[in-house]
Amino acid sequence: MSEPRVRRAEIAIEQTHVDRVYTRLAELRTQAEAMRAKGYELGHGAQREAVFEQASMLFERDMMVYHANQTLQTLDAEYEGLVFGRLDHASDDEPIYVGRLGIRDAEFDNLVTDWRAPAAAAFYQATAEEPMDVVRRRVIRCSGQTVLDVDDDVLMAEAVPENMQVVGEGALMAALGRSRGEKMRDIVATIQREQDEVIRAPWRGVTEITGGPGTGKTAVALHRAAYLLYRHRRQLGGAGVLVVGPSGVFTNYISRVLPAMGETNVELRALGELLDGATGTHQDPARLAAIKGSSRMRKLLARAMRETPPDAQTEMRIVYKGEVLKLDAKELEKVRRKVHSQGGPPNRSRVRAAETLLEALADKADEHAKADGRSSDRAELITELGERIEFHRFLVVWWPILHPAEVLRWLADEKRLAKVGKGLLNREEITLLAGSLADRSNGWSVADIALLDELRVLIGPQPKRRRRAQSIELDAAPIQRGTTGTGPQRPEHYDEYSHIVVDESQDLSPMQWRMVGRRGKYASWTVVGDPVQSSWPDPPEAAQAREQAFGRGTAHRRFTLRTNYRNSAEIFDLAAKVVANQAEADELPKAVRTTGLEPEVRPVDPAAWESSVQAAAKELMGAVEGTVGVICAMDRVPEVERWLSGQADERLKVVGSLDSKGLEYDAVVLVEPAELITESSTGRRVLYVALTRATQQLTVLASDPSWLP
Ligand SMILES: Nc1ncnc2c1ncn2[C@@H]1O[C@H](COP(=O)(O)OP(=O)(O)OP(=O)(O)O)[C@@H](O)[C@H]1O
Repeated sequence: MSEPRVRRAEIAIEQTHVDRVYTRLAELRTQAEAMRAKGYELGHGAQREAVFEQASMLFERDMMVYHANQTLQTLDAEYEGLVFGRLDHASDDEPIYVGRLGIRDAEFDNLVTDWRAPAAAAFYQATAEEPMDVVRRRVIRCSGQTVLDVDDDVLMAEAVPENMQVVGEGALMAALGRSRGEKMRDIVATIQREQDEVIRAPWRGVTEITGGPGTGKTAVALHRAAYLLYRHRRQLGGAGVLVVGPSGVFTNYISRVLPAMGETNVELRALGELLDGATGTHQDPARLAAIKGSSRMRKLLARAMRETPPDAQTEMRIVYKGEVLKLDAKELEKVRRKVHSQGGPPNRSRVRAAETLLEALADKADEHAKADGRSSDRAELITELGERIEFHRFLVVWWPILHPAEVLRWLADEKRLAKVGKGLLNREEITLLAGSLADRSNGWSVADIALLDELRVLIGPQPKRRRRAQSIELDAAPIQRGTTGTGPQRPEHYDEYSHIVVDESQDLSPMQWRMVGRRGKYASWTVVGDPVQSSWPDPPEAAQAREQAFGRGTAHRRFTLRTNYRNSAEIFDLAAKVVANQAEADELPKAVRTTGLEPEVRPVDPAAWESSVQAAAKELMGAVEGTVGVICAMDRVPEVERWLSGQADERLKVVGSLDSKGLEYDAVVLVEPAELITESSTGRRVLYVALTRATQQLTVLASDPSWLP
């Protein structure tokens, strides 16, 4: 038979199986609905014992179908189908079909094996050197319920039976060459062996995934989350899994991957969305972000919350038995220090503050009495003054219940900041930080969120009845929770996740590590990062905070991925040049796919930016089927958006350099690379990130050629 005919015949064979799977799925659905209806009926019936037995069966069946339904709902034409693989073994005539979930027929025989089950492992791990009894591995590509194509690897050439057909040459390359949509796709059908090893690594301790751009770190981390939940649901499912990404754009980009594998209750949160009640909406300029992220802020904030609130009176006067008792600013300060020195967060210390204040007033009365040769009754004074309304009026302002946002805003006062920042920040840093906190026009920045979270813990919980008020106080915007679906509702400030995935971890500041660490006191970790893409200026400081976040004595295992699956070799060559002096040779991955299309570097006349960007975007929109990203320095985003407003299209996105982390596009227009270098203290690395976002085509527009090494 000719190759196309063989292919058609093989596709038809697989279609038969896929049809069986969907028929069975429909059956399961119908049965479930019928059982559910019957369940209600039985539930109201009289035969209690029988009902109980039936009910537990119903529950199991319902759960199974519930999951199947959910998975089906999330599979749309953009995704590969439910069944995506087949293994033919040397020692067994029955093939195994691998898919997104396990399905059995009425006789309880396997129709599809879940990709995470041990029986499916060979699909990812078998090689020609170590075939694991697999003669032929087949990737089946479906759209919905229709088989589009098959693609085979022969792993035991000597064992291929006469009637076995082999077609295709490379499901991976086909997958990599396909155009990209708005959201990341799962890679279940083509996970590579080095990736599979990471996905299936033990769940305990810290699993670190490093590797250059496009090596699949994010994809692998998400598949690992799905795998761990499947294999260790008892240990990990209840307390939950949290995935932390650099930005909302990023968590949105990856939001479809887990649901496509049937996992709908993993919580996805951007660094700016980790704290309930406040959202970080923008990035600070690099210099400011470096100050806010530094671990020096920890001490500074601890000092800040111990200060006298700005609107508290500087003196206390109260009349007792015809005599004025007075505490001046210094004396009040002494009382405050005394309360703080006994430890405990301020929001839990108000009663103690009242007592200490009353003691100080009693001391005053003693002094007066002594001078007049009288005796005074301390207990009586304390009881009486403690009940006075004016005393309480003073107390609530002098020792208010603190809110994180309020304490942080106190530091907009440069004088106050200089006082608490003494020995921690220099003059210039103080001016910069105070200026940023004074400017309320922009809302919170991403770096502010870690400061608010730190303060939240330092000042202690709000008394219960004021909880609601706190959420409103932190931020008027609604809480955005990034679950991948209809997961369980967790309480506010939940901190008991059993597993935390941190993506783009190279950029977390020490303060952000503290914030993330707080949420996983008992967690195991998957930490993804590439030191070469780091935009954090003080790596050792961040490394220390990171180790503290993981907790002591945690086992570490580290994997490095070395193949770049995203960029064409032509594009990656250019990117690698930009960081050649800053990366060890083995830190740069190898790009496996060539397209024959060299990236284009186009000089631009500074007077003609607008038309140049418009033209380049238009060309690339015509050249690729999928998405086109226009990447520029953070400051330039509004301007570039304006230039492209006439070309509005779902496929065309303008994105700032720092926000482009983790994203990818079919084609990229990079605007003025020299600006990406100067906008941050680790500029070349930021440029490297931007240059490695495109899968097929890249056009660099530059009026300043200094970026090219
Ligand atoms: N085994 C695979 N099969 C198909 N596609 C893959 C495979 N591995 C990775 N990819 C694709 O390569 C691209 C890059 O993957 P991913 O974004 O996970 O890389 P990354 O290492 O996190 O990159 P970066 O550090 O640049 O953010 C994605 O489109 C992903 O789907």
